[in-house]
Amino acid sequence: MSAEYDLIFVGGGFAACVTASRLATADPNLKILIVEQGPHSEDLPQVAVPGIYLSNMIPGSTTQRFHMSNPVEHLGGRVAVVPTGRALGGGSAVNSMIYARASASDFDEWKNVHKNPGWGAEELTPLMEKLETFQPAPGAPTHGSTGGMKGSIGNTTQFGLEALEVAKKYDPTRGSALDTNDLKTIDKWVLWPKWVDETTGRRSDAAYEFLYPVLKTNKNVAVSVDSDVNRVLFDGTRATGIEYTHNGQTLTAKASKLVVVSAGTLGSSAVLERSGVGAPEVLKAAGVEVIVDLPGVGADYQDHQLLKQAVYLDDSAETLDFAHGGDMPKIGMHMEEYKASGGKGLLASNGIETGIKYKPSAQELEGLSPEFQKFFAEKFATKSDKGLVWIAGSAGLLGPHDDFEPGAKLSMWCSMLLYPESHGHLHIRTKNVNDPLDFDCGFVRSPLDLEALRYSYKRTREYARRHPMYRGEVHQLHPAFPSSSKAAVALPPQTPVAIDAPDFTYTAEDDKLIDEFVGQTVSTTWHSMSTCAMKPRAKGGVVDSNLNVYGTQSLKVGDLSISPSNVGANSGATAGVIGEKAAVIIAQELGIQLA
Ligand SMILES: Cc1cc2nc3c(=O)[nH]c(=O)nc-3n(C[C@H](O)[C@H](O)[C@H](O)COP(=O)(O)OP(=O)(O)OC[C@H]3O[C@@H](n4cnc5c(N)ncnc54)[C@H](O)[C@@H]3O)c2cc1C
Repeated sequence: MSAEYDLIFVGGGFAACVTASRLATADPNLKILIVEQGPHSEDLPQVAVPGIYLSNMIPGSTTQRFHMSNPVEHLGGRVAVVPTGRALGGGSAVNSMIYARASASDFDEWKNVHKNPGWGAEELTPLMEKLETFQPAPGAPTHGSTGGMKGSIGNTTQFGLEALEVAKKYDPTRGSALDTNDLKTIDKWVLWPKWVDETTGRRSDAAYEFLYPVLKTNKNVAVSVDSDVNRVLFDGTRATGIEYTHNGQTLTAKASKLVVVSAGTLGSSAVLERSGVGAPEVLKAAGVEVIVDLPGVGADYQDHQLLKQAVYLDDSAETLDFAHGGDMPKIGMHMEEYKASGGKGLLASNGIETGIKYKPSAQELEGLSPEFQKFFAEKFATKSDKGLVWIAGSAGLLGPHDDFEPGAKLSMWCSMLLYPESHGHLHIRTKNVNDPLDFDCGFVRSPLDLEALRYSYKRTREYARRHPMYRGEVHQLHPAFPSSSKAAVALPPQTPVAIDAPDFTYTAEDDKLIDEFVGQTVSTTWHSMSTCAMKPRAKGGVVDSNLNVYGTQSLKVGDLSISPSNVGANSGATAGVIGEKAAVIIAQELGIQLA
């Protein structure tokens, strides 16, 4: 016999934890089931302790799922690996904790261009405030003072502080700001905030802050972890429940009011397709009966695309390399300090310290191609809150350390495209939940994206080598410039370059080598979105502005997959506000008053 609930959430990620907790708090009698593929997360050290977050990503990790793209021809046949959160809290429990908000114009596009009343910046700002407590300035304009998600700027290393000083000196026109999460400020360097509670040093994630407090007091909210949702069940086109697998058993659960698919961008469209909602040719090829012909499902896939470069730092630098490289004795030592100090020290940080949403000036654009300049003029020039790339410097290299001497001190500098032109798609190949997907990641398919990353590589390099702790470039994380090039990689030992030293100059051959480097290394920033886009059905939409899946009843999607267009920021905060908005919509439909 099926268990019966009012609401079922397919996936217990960032957005779902917020939505379910808001609804359960408003009406404790609601019977809610959350079915999550991964494990509980509350007591996992790799979730709670910020500095060891990369251990969620090591091979064999049970808290992330690793999605493989199709081989990408224009990346030399490379397969891109895109990890997603796989634990209660989803990405919020395992991500890099960078707290970044989209720009007002991003949401205004959702409202005006994609025809979604109620989804503009003006309407969403109160919900963004509700979501968070901005610990540096609680209640400052656009910021919250009582929300679950704690944003802080704490435990910054000397590397981070000095990176900010270098940026201000080298780039005085841009200068710095205290806060670029106010929905409008870009092109200013900041100490980048983190989703870390500065009072405890613990990661602030949506399961810990929103769902677990509810689970401890409300027996009407149930969670089934380690459970794969195979499909949504229908009576005609009305969703009535789900079929899922737990401990090898196939189970069903009924939802009398609503099924909310909240399995994240790489999960939700696949759940819909396995349930018979999608493009008929995709469903038929996978052996799934068509219930609703909805070709927009999985038709668009967007991410931000990331280019990393790295430098060596002085031995005295404090970095998270010991944690990223898995140096267990040092992790143990720092863990003692973290615990004894009540959550302070290096392990209370993600090490991602100083950054900027960067927008090239008119002068900087001069060296770029006419095609790029035209694209820039159309997409960016008139939008004062849209940057081209996010640049950030980290105290520590995020990635394997096998190539480095034990104890090496490193810094990773990254460039993340904020609004890439390159998109892909995501479809099922079979009915089975764990089978690989037909996943076209799209990375740098557009020459405009390649040019933007090439440009950003050059800019970023200039900041990195002026840092007082700089001691040379990591050759594996730079293009293979010949030693005769003026832009040749500066192998260690080096000393920092003077602030007013001339910038590198690059030949056409050097540019080609940068493009090759981009092709060999460009990667996900884990910001997948748009596979169930909220836009008109005729334009490839999957859900309407009340998150209803077109052609169905009692079925919504409530996660980042609904983003109809990209947002200029790391995506977690946007997933959180989607969770808040979903709660408002569902509460209204159920006649519940939200707190
Ligand atoms: C490694 C990593 C680093 C990141 N770093 C940052 C960062 O620093 N800052 C930032 O803002 N954003 C970051 N992000 C992105 C951010 O975490 C995501 O955008 C956000 O979590 C998306 O929220 P969501 O609710 O849409 O989906 P998710 O949080 O991904 O939740 C979806 C949940 O559904 C579950 N699920 C999927 N399929 C099924 C199924 N069939 N049955 C049952 N359950 C299922 C998954 O296990 C998952 O828990 C990062 C993400 C990752 C993976």
